[in-house]
Amino acid sequence: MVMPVPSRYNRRTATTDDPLDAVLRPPPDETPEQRQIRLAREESARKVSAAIDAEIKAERQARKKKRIVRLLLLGQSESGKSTTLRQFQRLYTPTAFREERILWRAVIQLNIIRSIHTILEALTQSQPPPMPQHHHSYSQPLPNHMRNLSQSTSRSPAQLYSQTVSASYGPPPHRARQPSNSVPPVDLGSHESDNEQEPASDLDIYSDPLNTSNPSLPTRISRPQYSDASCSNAAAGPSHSRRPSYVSVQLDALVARLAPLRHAESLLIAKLVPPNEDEATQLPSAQPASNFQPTHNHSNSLPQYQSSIISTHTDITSRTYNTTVSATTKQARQEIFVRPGMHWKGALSRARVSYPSTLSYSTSMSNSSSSNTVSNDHNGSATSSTTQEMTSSGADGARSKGVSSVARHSLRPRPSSAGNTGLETPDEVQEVLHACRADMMYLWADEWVRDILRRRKVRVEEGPGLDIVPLSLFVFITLFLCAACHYTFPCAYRGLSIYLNELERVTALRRSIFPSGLGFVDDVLKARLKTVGVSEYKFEMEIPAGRDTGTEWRIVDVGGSRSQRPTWVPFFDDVDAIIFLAPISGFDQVLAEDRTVNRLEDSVLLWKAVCSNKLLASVDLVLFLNKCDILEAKLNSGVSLAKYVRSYGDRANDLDTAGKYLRSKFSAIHREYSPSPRKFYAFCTSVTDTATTAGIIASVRDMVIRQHLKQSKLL
Ligand SMILES: Nc1nc2c(ncn2[C@@H]2O[C@H](COP(=O)(O)OP(=O)(O)OP(=O)(O)O)[C@@H](O)[C@H]2O)c(=O)[nH]1
Ligand SMILES: [Mg+2]
Repeated sequence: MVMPVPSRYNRRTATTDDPLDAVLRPPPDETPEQRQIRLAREESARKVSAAIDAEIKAERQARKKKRIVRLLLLGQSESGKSTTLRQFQRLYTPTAFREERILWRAVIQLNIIRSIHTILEALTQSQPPPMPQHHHSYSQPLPNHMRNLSQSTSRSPAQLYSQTVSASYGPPPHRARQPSNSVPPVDLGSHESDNEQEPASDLDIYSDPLNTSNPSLPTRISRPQYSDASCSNAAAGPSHSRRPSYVSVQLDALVARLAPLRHAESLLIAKLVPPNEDEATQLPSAQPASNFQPTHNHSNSLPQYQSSIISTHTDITSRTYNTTVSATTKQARQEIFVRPGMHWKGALSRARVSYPSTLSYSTSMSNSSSSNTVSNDHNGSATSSTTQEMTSSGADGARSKGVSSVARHSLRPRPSSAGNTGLETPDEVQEVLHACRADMMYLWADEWVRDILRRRKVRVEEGPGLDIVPLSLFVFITLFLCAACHYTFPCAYRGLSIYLNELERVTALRRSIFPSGLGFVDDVLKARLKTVGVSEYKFEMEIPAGRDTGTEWRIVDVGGSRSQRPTWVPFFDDVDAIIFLAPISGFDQVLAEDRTVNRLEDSVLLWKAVCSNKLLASVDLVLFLNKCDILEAKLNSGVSLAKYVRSYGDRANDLDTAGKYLRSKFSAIHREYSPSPRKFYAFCTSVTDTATTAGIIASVRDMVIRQHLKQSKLL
């Protein structure tokens, strides 16, 4: 007879209610054979556990030796996280940045095509847009802001942009109370402010000031009457009053002529999106509006979605790095998005051209900007050990793998890329863009089109990745019209030749579309590719940077839309600093994924969640109050911040005052919500601006590395 083997578990039965014990406890009637098997299993589990411990320890030691600095980019969608990452790449790994140019060209082409489609969709929607309070004359061949430009030769790009935005927003609005479908206002709370003048309680909510409710809505988009004769004058001077616009007359023909853009779009999607990528049809849709209503109280209770950021727990070992580039095709206005990883890299490598090493080398001899790259590649020198590692394993595995990946990359010759050599050939998409350029130009310049966009509240200027289009395009358009129609804008664009050059490059048929230089950098920074998933970018600085030498940087870029936010939590572990981006220009905008939520309000709530998160209690926070250039343009064009942020009161409606005010608010939230005191830095940024961002990023880098060294007790 087999006697049950007593075990410690049996002994503990009576004394403990520990649920873990209950799970681990052997059955009371365990046989010696079963016991043996169990013990063997436990032994093997112990070994695995010890191996994991050893691996973690080894990694910690390696990390100490290697000095790995981790930076996490957080913020809502379109806040500028990926753009900030690109700025880091541009500044510290220029070779890798240059290598990706050919891929970015496709993204930029896609951005342009989608902006045109956005406009066409607005024009051809079945529902009529509300009539504006101010009817613009359809006879104007050029938008007002373009005519205004002709009066000045010395305006900054920001001013010009302001005019573009201004044209989009119309005149400083006549205020009306808010309808249910308008932009919700922002509640910045009554946090103790830096500013002593700040009222303690400021919870008032304003209605949507942009809504100009007009009782007499038309049932159709009314196209003006026209005759063929009048069309030919569409691009003539402003003296022709009440004449139909070129596009309103030609819309059907124009749409037909622009049809090849659809084909070009599908070519680009095929290039960027891997085959069998079904995610295209699975992009998390916007949550129903009822899921989240912004709260306006000031308790510590956070809205539901926000709480999920803090409470969602994912085992650190189960972090996943997504590995595909995806496109949305179901909804015309959905965004193309990127899942960083193999396919993104794959698309890059598909775009690469193989050249014999001698050719690469000779190219390097004649091109000083790429000589370092090529010689580094061929020598396998570690000085350029830059790579974008988007791993597809668990986090710890990814970390340990990452170190070796970097080492591997530093030894492996990097293939010459077309983007680097300037030898890329014109592509089919470029030919389509080139063929359609005049029609695209007419479309964008047309006042009737502007009017409909305004009425439909389609703000193309603010659309993702689109601000490269309007400015460049309208400059080009104007010059085109100057030449074609003898409509003179004498010197208005002298100072903007860079934009003209960019547009020529973007739509021209040339062998090298992105020559090295400022234009390429600006284009890439302004391109828009939504992030879905999480990517970790690992690099060592190509450019020696004092204390940084030998430090491996890991910057984690996350998708910022609400459905993506639960994926952030696993990355809160082991991070040196967080850059939180709050796009403060969004005070009069709503989230794409939930049109009941004001973007600024969402940023404030997210910021509270990040500040109060216990996992991040000891992590230094860097706040980028971003998109200040757009904020400035909006304020200058007459959009009132106080109309959306009641607590702003009667302060001056300018960038300086608004920036200081918002900064003090965010800073007060940080103080109030942080579990314990910590370092906090705030900057007003426009991360697409290379000049100002370079200085800010250098400060952040110094600050992060100093803090890292302090924590590692090396300073
Ligand atoms: N004018 C201007 N545009 C900006 C600024 N920062 C970012 N953008 C643009 O805004 C768009 C969105 O920026 P991204 O960096 O893709 O935003 P993101 O936070 O990564 O967004 P997700 O990937 O959706 O989370 C891009 O087209 C950028 O060029 C800024 O400071 N000024
Ligand atoms: Mg992104």
